[in-house]
Amino acid sequence: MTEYLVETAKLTKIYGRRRAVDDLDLRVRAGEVYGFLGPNGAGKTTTMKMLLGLIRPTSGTAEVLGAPPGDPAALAKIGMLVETPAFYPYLSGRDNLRVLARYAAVPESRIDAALETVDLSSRDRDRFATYSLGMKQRLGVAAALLKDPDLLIMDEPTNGLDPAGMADMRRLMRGLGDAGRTILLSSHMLSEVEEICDRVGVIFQSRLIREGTVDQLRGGGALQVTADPLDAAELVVKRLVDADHVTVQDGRLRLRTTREDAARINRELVVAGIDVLELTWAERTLEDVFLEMTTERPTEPVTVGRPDPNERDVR
Ligand SMILES: Nc1ncnc2c1ncn2[C@@H]1O[C@H](COP(=O)(O)OP(=O)(O)OP(=O)(O)O)[C@@H](O)[C@H]1O
Repeated sequence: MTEYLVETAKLTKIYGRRRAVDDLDLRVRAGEVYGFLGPNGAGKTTTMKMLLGLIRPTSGTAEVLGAPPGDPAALAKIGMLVETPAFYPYLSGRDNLRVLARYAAVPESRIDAALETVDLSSRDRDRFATYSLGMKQRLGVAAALLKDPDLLIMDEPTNGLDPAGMADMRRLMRGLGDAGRTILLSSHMLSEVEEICDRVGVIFQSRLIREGTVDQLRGGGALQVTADPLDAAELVVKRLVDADHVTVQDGRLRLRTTREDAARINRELVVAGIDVLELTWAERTLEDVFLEMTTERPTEPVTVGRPDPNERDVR
């Protein structure tokens, strides 16, 4: 059996003249939390719907749990949260799960564990209508967990939640990952995938443009050098490291190199008669990487909204 729970090859969906998803090769390994990262409209929801058999691809193939999308036996082992989950407003959270358990033919004994996992045990007898958005979303996760699924597919699970609700949901997702669940989740927030995910696939304008672990995508850090005169310093460092890896930002040089290079670079600058005023090491964030990836492309710019200074949002 393949090591991948999800595997697509050249998966494509075309609506009219619009390529919503283009030639997508995506692989999700057993036991990982895979973040499908991209701005709104990049094609995340369309991909997830194809994986669940809700819409048909225009071309290309997909296998989910070793079966074609929509295969009933495979669907029985997939927990999903795609679009707002529908619950009966006048039933309690627990009774809603009872209805679903009966419908999915799973034992009611799973309900307690699911409520516990999403931290709703103390509010289980309250009516769904009285739940906060975060609680409603967590009940959606509990519903997805009822089947004790091999794979969870979650489309923007934190979408629309307030900061506290987002933090709860992220903790929940990471906790499920730590407990060994395989999760494919989509997000437009860099900080979110950085916090939750083991591996990330970046989708931009319908195509997967990069895939790797968060560390691989970050590709190490950057050495920041404040020197005088700066232009002479730039010439010196461009002889020492790949010139493409040297940029000038905010009046200082930013070098994509290794931390160990710092001493050598400092020495060479001093020997060249340049004053080195400051030399610091900065970890690259996924935001840096995402901006590099997307601005390399001659396409419309991605706006980086920041509703919260701690939140990096690529909508
Ligand atoms: N049923 C449809 N008919 C026509 N175009 C569609 C349809 N569904 C999606 N699209 C288009 O396909 C593209 C990808 O949409 P999709 O919803 O998959 O993006 P997304 O990355 O999930 O973004 P969002 O976070 O906004 O949902 C968009 O341009 C969208 O307008």
